[in-house]
Amino acid sequence: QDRGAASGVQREYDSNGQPVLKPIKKGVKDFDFGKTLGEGSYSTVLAALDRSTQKQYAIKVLDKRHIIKEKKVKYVNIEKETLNRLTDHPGVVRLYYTFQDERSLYFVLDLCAGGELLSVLKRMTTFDEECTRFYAAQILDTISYMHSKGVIHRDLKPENVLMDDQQHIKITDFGTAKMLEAHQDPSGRTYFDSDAGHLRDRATSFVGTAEYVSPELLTDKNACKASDLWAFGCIVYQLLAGRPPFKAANEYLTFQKIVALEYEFPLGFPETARDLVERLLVLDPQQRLSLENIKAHEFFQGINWGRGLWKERAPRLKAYV
Ligand SMILES: C[C@@H](Nc1nc2c(c3cc(-c4cn[nH]c4)ccc13)C(=O)N=C/C2=C\CC1CC1)C(C)(C)C
Repeated sequence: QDRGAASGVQREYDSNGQPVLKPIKKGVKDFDFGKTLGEGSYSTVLAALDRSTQKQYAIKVLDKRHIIKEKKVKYVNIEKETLNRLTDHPGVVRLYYTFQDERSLYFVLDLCAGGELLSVLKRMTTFDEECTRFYAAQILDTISYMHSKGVIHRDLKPENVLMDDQQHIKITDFGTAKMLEAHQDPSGRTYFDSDAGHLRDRATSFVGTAEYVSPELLTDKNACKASDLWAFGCIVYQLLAGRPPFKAANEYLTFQKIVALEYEFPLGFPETARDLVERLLVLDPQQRLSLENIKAHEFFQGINWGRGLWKERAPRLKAYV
């Protein structure tokens, strides 16, 4: 079935054998809805079965009235556009169809039966080095793909990293992503405006989730690709330590810790991981390790980057004791 646009098209043949693309228009009636998987701020994600193909999906349902009332239409469009731009990587949740009825919008997406990485981490309390290396590598490989498509996630955190039934990860929740405008130079090379630099986000009201927000987002309200790498550093720390590096009684105190770079490593935190985190949790985004430097860091020794990483069996989940 030709994937085509997210709404989905399928190839058929007319009477004299000419291929004809017939748009599939799925609707609510094509699915059996199951349990609620997660609640977003403006949406509910439900498990669903496509009756005709017997395939399992996750369907994100958004209440139109609520979205309009809360002025979130922009975020819904950003999420749809971003998901339509990030279609060919195993680490990104796939959007198959969208449709609506009088009350709701529906996004038909990959079902990630392993749930949120945060829930898995809470059950384990910590991940050992091998698990941390594997999951951090998959997350980084996916960040690398997103950035290559000019997308900055801006709200990376363990809740937005899902596990599929192979215990591989899929990143989700792109409602707050930033899409850089792509330009082609005469040689045809694609580059994005404000690639490494900053981009002024009109809706500067948006800030990510306190524990993972980068200092530049707090001080001069700018997010850049390096902001995702700051969040990545927080996630690596949290997988091994069982808690995020910056956590205080409330958001304001957490922000204070971030801009003061006030955090410490628990006893026994592995050395190479510590070195990596210290080079990521750097206040100046320009001084932070670049994506390529992270991939070359000793902590990721033995990781083969690229599609091979996604064919490997996930290590059995073990706690770091
Ligand atoms: C982070 C997100 N939680 C979740 N979002 C998605 C799930 C998902 C699945 C479980 C789960 C599965 N089995 N047990 C739990 C638990 C939470 C989930 C899924 O399967 N497929 C697509 C999803 C999201 C895609 C959409 C953003 C584009 C929030 C809390 C925002 C609803």
